Amino acid sequence: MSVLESILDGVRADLAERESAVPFEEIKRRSLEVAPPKDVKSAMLAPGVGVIAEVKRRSPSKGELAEIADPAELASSYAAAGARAISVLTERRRFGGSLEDFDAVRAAVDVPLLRKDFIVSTYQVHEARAHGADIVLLIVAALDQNTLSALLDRVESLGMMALVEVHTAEEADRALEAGASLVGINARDLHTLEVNREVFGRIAPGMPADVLKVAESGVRGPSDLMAYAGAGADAVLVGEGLVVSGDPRAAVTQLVTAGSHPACPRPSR
Ligand SMILES: O=C(O)c1ccccc1NCC(=O)[C@H](O)[C@H](O)COP(=O)(O)O
Repeated sequence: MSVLESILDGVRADLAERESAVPFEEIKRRSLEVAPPKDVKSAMLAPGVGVIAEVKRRSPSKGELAEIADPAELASSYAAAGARAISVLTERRRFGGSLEDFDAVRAAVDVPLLRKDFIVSTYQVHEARAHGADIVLLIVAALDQNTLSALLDRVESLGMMALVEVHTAEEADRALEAGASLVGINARDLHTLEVNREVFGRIAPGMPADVLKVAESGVRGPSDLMAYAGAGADAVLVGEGLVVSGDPRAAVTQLVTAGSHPACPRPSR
């Protein structure tokens, strides 16, 4: 069984428990009653290369990354340093995340929030919105084409944006066919868990200029951001490099400064 399949098995088991505790109609009702989502597109179109900073406790590739006693405090430091959006991992078994972490971050910051999880059902999309998410991750490798299209439509019908994650050119085609306008190209191979930053540069140039492109994984400092920018990234999504840095606020500041520096390649839109 691949890492992805094993993660998805756990996600489905946890989801079944939540669905029996809070039925679909109730989560749907809650998702329609919260404050409307933030304007993610405008945030993403701000000048320079943006930073999406991630609250990441643990990972299948590295195990325990950092003791995050207060996710709200971490997220506040990301926002104060100029992060364009914040990603909160809510998957529990392999990443140590939770919707409680998400709620704490939502209460603390005003920037757009990404629910980073392994979304396989409409229930999770409504759940994300009910907790105040503005962006939802949809991983192409985890979804058949009909489900991908249906989930993307549902995300957009709730006023959110989907970050549609791809690892190959074929998956990028599927993302575009489904109508994605915000695509994450993830450098971490879901089978080997190895990071190869060159994957972004192989896939991004083949995508339309008006599709926003996020380089996911493997950013350890400003030079990685600059390299992704040179290959066409509108934003980078960074987790590990921030939480292990010892000074996440300074680490985000360095990336934001690099992304807005005149020497940083501009997104070509
Ligand atoms: O991080 C992992 O080990 C991982 C393993 C399997 C599936 C997904 C995984 N990570 C999710 C992510 O996409 C990253 O958290 C995100 O891109 C940030 O990456 P990094 O800056 O390298 O922590």
